[in-house]
Amino acid sequence: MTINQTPQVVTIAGSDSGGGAGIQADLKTFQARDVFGMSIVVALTAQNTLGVQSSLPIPCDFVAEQFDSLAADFHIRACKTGMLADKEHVQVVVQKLKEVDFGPLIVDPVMIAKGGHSLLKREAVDCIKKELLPLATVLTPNIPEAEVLVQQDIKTSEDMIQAAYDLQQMGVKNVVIKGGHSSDILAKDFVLLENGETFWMSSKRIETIKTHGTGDTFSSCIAAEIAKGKSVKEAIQIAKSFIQGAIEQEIFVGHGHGPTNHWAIPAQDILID
Ligand SMILES: Nc1ncnc2c1ncn2[C@@H]1O[C@H](COP(=O)(O)OP(=O)(O)OP(=O)(O)O)[C@@H](O)[C@H]1O
Ligand SMILES: Cc1ncc(COP(=O)(O)O)c(N)n1
Repeated sequence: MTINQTPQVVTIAGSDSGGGAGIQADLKTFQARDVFGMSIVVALTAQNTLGVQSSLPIPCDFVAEQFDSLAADFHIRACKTGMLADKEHVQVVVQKLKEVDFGPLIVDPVMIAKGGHSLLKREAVDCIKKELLPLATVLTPNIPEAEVLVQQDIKTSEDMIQAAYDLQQMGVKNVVIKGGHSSDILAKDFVLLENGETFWMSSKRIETIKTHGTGDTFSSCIAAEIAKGKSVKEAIQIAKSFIQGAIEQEIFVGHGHGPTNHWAIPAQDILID
């Protein structure tokens, strides 16, 4: 019996021992957005706000077992991927996503942590492009990730727009190019929807170094909202408001790139036009 079940969402990603990014940021976001969150752990990291000290991929068979456990019991309405470590892990995730029905997939193509540590081996990029992107309902690269995927420099707003079209050509339905890494005075993200509609989401760029896990938080909020029945467009707009509030209402944790505040905005308080 699946009717009237509480919205359930799963993140397929890496664990951040420091609690600000990865699986931990995703689960906190799911909680804040009133959905039941689950996790398929692809890799562990020993990490804090100062950086990633080391990482350890989970054996691929065990990643597959986690998919099987969840598929056997839960009615998952949306899922997201984050850190996928290497080609073998991308392949097992692709294979299992094709076997199970976890609803719309949000792909956050995590490659390098803010501190510079690689979270995806370079040889996995081709596999992500050819095998994972065609399964994605929404793709949310930041500018450096979009540059790697489209193999072009992204310096201007026009470059962001072009990259979104190039990524849609790779089989993704909806694309958000996040502008957190740009030098624009606004935090400006470009959105290209499946139906061809485009728009910019702009917000004040907050002067802070506490942006650890912003991308994870943004993409997991999109997954949560889609699981609750929001359209892709609404889900993306809510995620933008959510991450803005989470950065703005700062918390004081750690000595480096601190995490965002996942409980900044109560679930019912986000209104979009
Ligand atoms: N300083 C800031 N002020 C306001 N919004 C920001 C700021 N930095 C990032 N954002 C917003 O946060 C969201 C995530 O963007 P960002 O480019 O930081 O993702 P990311 O690099 O993938 O994050 P991470 O790798 O830390 O998970 C976007 O909506 C972006 O506009
Ligand atoms: C397990 C994991 N997943 C994702 C990120 C990206 O977050 P950031 O770019 O803020 O370091 C991370 N640092 N760790």
